[in-house]
Amino acid sequence: TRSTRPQRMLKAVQKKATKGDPESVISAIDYFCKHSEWAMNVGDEKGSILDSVVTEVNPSTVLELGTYCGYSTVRIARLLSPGTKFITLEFNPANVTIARQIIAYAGLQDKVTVVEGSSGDLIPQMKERFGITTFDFIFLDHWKDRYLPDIKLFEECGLLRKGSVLLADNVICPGAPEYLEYVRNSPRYESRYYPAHLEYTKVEDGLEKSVFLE
Ligand SMILES: Oc1cc(-c2ccc(F)cc2)cc2cccnc12
Ligand SMILES: [Mg+2]
Repeated sequence: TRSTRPQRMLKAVQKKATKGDPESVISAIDYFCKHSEWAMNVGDEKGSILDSVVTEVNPSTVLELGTYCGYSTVRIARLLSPGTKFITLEFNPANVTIARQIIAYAGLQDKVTVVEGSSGDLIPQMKERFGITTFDFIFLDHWKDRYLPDIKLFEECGLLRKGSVLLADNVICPGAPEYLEYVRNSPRYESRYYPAHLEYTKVEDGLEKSVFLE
C-alpha cells in the first residue's frame, strides 16, 4: 500500500541527513517540504523565531503540544541545556512512530520524551506521571481548537508559574481567534505577536508569545 507523507519525510531524512547531526535533519526536512511535498512543520522562518525564544527563556522544563514528525521537537531539543526535562505530546500513533525515529536520527532521543495521547487527557497527568511542578516553556502546535481549553487546563492544574512562556504556532493560519482574544485581553498574560508566514509559503501567519504574570 502507498506510503504516508511522514514515512516519505523519514526516508528523506535517512537519505539526506547525517546521523547525530540535528542541523542536517532540520535542513533535510525543510528541503523535502520545499522541493517534494509540503508538510505542516513549523518550518525555517517561524522555526528561527522559535529558536530565539527558546534560547532567551533557557527553560528547565519544556512541553510541546503536537509532535507531528518531530521537526520542532528537534529544533527545541538541540538548544536545551543538559538535564532539561522536555516532554512532547502527540495523539496520532503513526506520527509518534515517525517522530521517535527522526528524533533518534538526530541523536536527541535522550533529551525528550514523546508521549502518545491527547493533550486534554495528558496535561492533568503531568505532575504525577513526569514529576513536573511547572513548565518554563510551552510550544502549542496541535489542533487550533485545543489551544484555549488547554491553556485553561494549564492554569487549573497549576502548571504555570510567574514568567512561564507560551508560544503558539498558526495563530493566523489556520488561526486560533478565541485563544488570541483570551491571551491578549487577560490581565494574567503579557502577549506579543511575531509576524511571519505559513511554513514554506507566502501566506501570512505568525507566532503569539504569552508570558504568565500571576
Ligand atoms: O503549522 C500548521 C499548519 C496547518 C495548515 C494546514 C493546511 C493549510 F492549508 C494551512 C495550514 C495545520 C497545522 C495543524 C497542526 C499544527 N500545525 C499546523
Ligand atoms: Mg503549526
